[in-house]
Amino acid sequence: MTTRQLKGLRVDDGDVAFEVELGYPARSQEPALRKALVAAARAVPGVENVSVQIVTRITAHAVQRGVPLLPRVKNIVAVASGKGGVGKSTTAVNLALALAAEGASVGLLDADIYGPSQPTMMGVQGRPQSHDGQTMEPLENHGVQVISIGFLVEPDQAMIWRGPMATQALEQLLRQTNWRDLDYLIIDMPPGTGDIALTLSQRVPLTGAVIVTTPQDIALLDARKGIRMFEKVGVPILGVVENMSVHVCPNCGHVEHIFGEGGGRRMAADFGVDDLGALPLNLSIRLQADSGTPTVAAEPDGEIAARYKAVARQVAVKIAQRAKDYSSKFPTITVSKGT
Ligand SMILES: Nc1ncnc2c1ncn2[C@@H]1O[C@H](COP(=O)(O)OP(=O)(O)OP(=O)(O)O)[C@@H](O)[C@H]1O
Repeated sequence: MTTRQLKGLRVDDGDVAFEVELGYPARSQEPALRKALVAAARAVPGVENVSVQIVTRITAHAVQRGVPLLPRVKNIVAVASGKGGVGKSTTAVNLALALAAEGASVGLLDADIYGPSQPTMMGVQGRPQSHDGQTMEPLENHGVQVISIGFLVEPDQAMIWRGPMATQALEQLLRQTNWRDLDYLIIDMPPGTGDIALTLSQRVPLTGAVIVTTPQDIALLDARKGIRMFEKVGVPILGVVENMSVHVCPNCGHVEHIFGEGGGRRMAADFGVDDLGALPLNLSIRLQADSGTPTVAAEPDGEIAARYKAVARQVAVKIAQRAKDYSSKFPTITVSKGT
């Protein structure tokens, strides 16, 4: 038997088998990746049969200093916008579904107390169960675990909460939910950069934030405030999603930039953060979200789902590139002045 080592490839009598480990979910890319690897291995002289195994291993990554981690959640991503109504919740739910479709274990926390829309968008209603009277079980649909302030209180009741009360309720929602081993927890943040959003961004152990904006000047202005808020509290910006970037007339195909053109991309460049992509203003995005089956679930092989999946993969890759969480391995060292 002839055995050779070829940069990690073990060749036995012309057969080669190797394993590739990815730090992010990429189910939709696996056939293409496998094909490319098989072709590359076959190009090596003496190689005949190639088998490739792709393994996904998602790890926990660093968060702000001094914020306690959630034991069964590896990475928490805030989806935020400066301005209301730009499509933050729609982007958050489709991003969660896209990460799940790519093979990750995903949860969604609806922290938008002014308009909890995830019960509608995720198509789930009802009160979460509690087995011990202290913690609660997330509801689940489309393969994603979900908790919303909307499951627990009437929306008009939550709206009148003052800042500290709202942040306390949201923190409880986050920490007292029995998340079942999540690779990613997506948080649909309260809109704006006021007290509640700021306090949450300080108290939630965030791996990073995704900023959603439309290309409209006023939305961009507020999105800039959002980026600065996260930067101030030490949360990395994973990138910017430009929503409602273009409208294509379904009848005549005419393309119209209703809210302006390319503003999200320019803002990303100004701040030196990633442009994660753009989503069109499209009636089916609204109708599908309103009916409880967001586009990624309703038309998983469609062009819009592909865009959301591309955003999701970029977010996951950015996270995978970040420093790992070593907080459990190293003690905290406090240096104090001698007396
Ligand atoms: N790309 C899109 N194309 C068409 N409609 C969209 C798109 N994105 C969002 N919408 C619709 O726009 C409305 C506002 O979206 P969404 O609730 O996601 O915004 P938001 O920023 O979370 O708002 P709020 O700040 O009020 O919570 C919804 O009716 C949603 O269905």
